[in-house]
Order: sequence, then structure tokens, then C-alpha cells
Amino acid sequence: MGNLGENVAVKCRPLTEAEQKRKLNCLGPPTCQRTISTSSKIRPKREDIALIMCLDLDDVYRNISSTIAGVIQGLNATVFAYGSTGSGKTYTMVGTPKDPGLMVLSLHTIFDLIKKDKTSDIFEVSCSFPQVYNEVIYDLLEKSSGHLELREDPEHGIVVAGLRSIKVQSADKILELLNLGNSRRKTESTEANATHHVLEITVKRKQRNQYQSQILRGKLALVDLAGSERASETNSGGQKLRDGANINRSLLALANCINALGKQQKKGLAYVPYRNRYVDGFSDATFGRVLLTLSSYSKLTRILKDGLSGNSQTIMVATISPADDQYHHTINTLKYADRAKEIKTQVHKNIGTVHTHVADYQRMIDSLRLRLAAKKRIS
Ligand SMILES: Nc1ncnc2c1ncn2[C@@H]1O[C@H](COP(=O)(O)OP(=O)(O)OP(=O)(O)O)[C@@H](O)[C@H]1O
Repeated sequence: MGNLGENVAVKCRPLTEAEQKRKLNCLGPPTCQRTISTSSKIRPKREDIALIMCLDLDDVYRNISSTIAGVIQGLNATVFAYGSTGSGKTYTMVGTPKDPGLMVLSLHTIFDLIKKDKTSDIFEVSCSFPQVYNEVIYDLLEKSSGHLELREDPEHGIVVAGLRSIKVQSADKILELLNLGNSRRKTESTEANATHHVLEITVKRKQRNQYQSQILRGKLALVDLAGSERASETNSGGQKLRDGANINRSLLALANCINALGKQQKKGLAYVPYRNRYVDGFSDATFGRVLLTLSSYSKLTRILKDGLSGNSQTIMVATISPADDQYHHTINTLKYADRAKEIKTQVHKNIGTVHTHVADYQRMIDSLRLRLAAKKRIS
């Protein structure tokens, strides 16, 4: 059982130079290159923000590295950064050469573990990099990607049809592809903040014993979400709601799912709107109306479905700014982080078997006969 409640962290970035020049007050601790553990209940009040215990990114990574390690054992994992624009999501996920983020650290962990593996298993690592931009899915590993569609696959669940998956031999190769994809996302999106990026790493592990081959398939999704303030703006009563076209529907739907899933765990509600226009369980009529108007038929929540409630160990890193002018966004992010703690997922190994050819069975039978005959001779 993977419990998101144990896997929610809040990362508070330092004030940027621009914020310091504007003489904004810092609500976080003075040197807030910090991450706040939400294992204790957050009460979203202004004074609490400064009092929450802080950890640094290395501490968070130490906590989540066992989840990442599970991927080479056939388990799924999802790590997503959630926060308002400029709160530090990309920095947390990608980082800098001096201060590598969770994507870089996770990839190095996976390849280090494969290198150290003592079994004779054969590993195959591949990666894909879809982008969801205004409800359209693009492939960032393609030079000029068309619109891609989601399909329900009986074996692999929800898949993006036609998405390129590239086999890779090292973490550096994936980081190269990531940089290439990132350069495309800048040139291809006219409104970078409305996009979500999912770096998906699949690790196939072929295990061979005497009689059959087994394949374990673990999947790691590293998600850099769009700024969450569009969701929180509508959640605050719709006052700041501007042009409907500017609203990020995916994020509204994600916030809606987090809310519904959190309530579901607490109260036993059954309905989660992954692909539905209906809004469940909202007392806030404005939020409900907005979602109904926009229709939350969301590609993002469908892609993340496993990560939110299905077969995946999920970690949410909520990113916040310490600047006082971001207080309203910070509170909303902390509310979602608190709600997300209630979400529970069921994790199991993804095991498949390789079809054994009739000739292989014949060889096995022959070898067993010989061993049996030898044993009979000895006794
Ligand atoms: N831990 C940190 N240490 C130093 N600087 C940071 C840190 N986190 C974020 N920053 C800086 O804060 C600014 C905003 O960060 P970032 O671009 O990661 O935000 P974001 O949430 O991804 O924004 P967007 O929603 O626009 O993609 C950047 O200038 C980044 O360098």
C-alpha cells in the first residue's frame, strides 16, 4: 500500500533577486532553500508557514529514493511538482548542474542500481517525453510532433498512441533528450505556463530461470506541472477568473481529482472525475460552475490516473514561494498538499511472461528426462 500521506513534501524556495529588490517580505525561514515535511497536519495560517520544520532537497531525495529503486523491481512510481508559477517546480524537478533536481537524481539512482545488480537479469531502459498543452498532447522527442491521442490498452492501461519511446543506455543520454525536449517546449508553446511535462522512464527487467522467462516492467513518471494559480484563482470564488481560454483545464481537473480523492479516502465517497465533466463534492458553487462550463475532460488526469490512485507509489512535491505577495497562492498549494496526504494507492509488481516456444519446452523435457535417468542410475 502506497500512502501519499507519507509522500507529500513542501519545498520553499529562497526569495529571488527580483523579489529582494522589490523588498518583499519573506514568510519562510531566512535561508529557505528548504523542504517542509507534511507528515504533521498543516493548518494553513500565515504564522504557521514560518514555523514548519524544513528539510533540504537531499533529505527529500533520501526519503523517496527507495520508491525510485522499486522501479527496477517492476513497480510504478510518480513524482510530481505542484505549485504556482515561479514557485520553483522546474528547479525542483530539473535543477541546475550544481544543484541537480529530482529528475536528474532519480535517473542516476536507476542506472547506478542497474550497474550494481548482481543477477543475470537483462535490463532495458526507455524514455518518452509527452507535453500536455491546452488539452493537446505533443511528443517532445519528435522534431515536429502532431497531436497525439490517449488510448486504453488492456495490458498497459492508459497509453499515448504514437508517442516515441527511445531506448537509452545511461542517465546522461536521457538528460540529453530532456534538454532537447525542453528546447522544443520553449519554441513550440506560445504560453509556456499552460503546459505540463511528463518525463516517463520505463525499465524492463528480463528474468530467466530454468523453465520460463519473466518480464518485470516498472514505470517512473516525473511530472513538471503548469502553474497551479489558475486552479486556485477559480477556487477562490472566480474573482480573478479572466478569459476562459486562459484557464488551464487540466490543472483544474487535477485539483478536482486531488480534492475528490482526498475526500473519498476520508468519507468513503466513490466517484472520482478522471474523465468526466461532472464535479463531485464541491460546496464552492463558483468552482463547480467553472468546471462545468469548461468541462474537465482532462488528458493530464487520465495520464496521471495510475499515479493518483492506481498502481503507483506517488510523491507530491508542493513548491511554494516565501514572498508575502504570493501568500494567497502558497495557502492554496498547502491546502492541496494537505488534501493529497489522504490519497492512497495500491502498488503491485507488473509481471509478464515471455511466450516459451514449443521447441524450448521439448529441450526442457529432454533435459529433465536425462536428469531423472541419471538419478535413477545412482540410486
Ligand atoms: N531552490 C531554489 N534555489 C534557488 N533558486 C530557485 C530555487 N527554486 C526556484 N528558484 C528560482 O526561482 C525562479 C522560479 O523557479 P522555476 O522556474 O523553477 O518556477 P516554476 O514553478 O517552474 O515556474 P513556471 O510555473 O513558470 O514553470 C527561477 O529563477 C529559479 O531559478
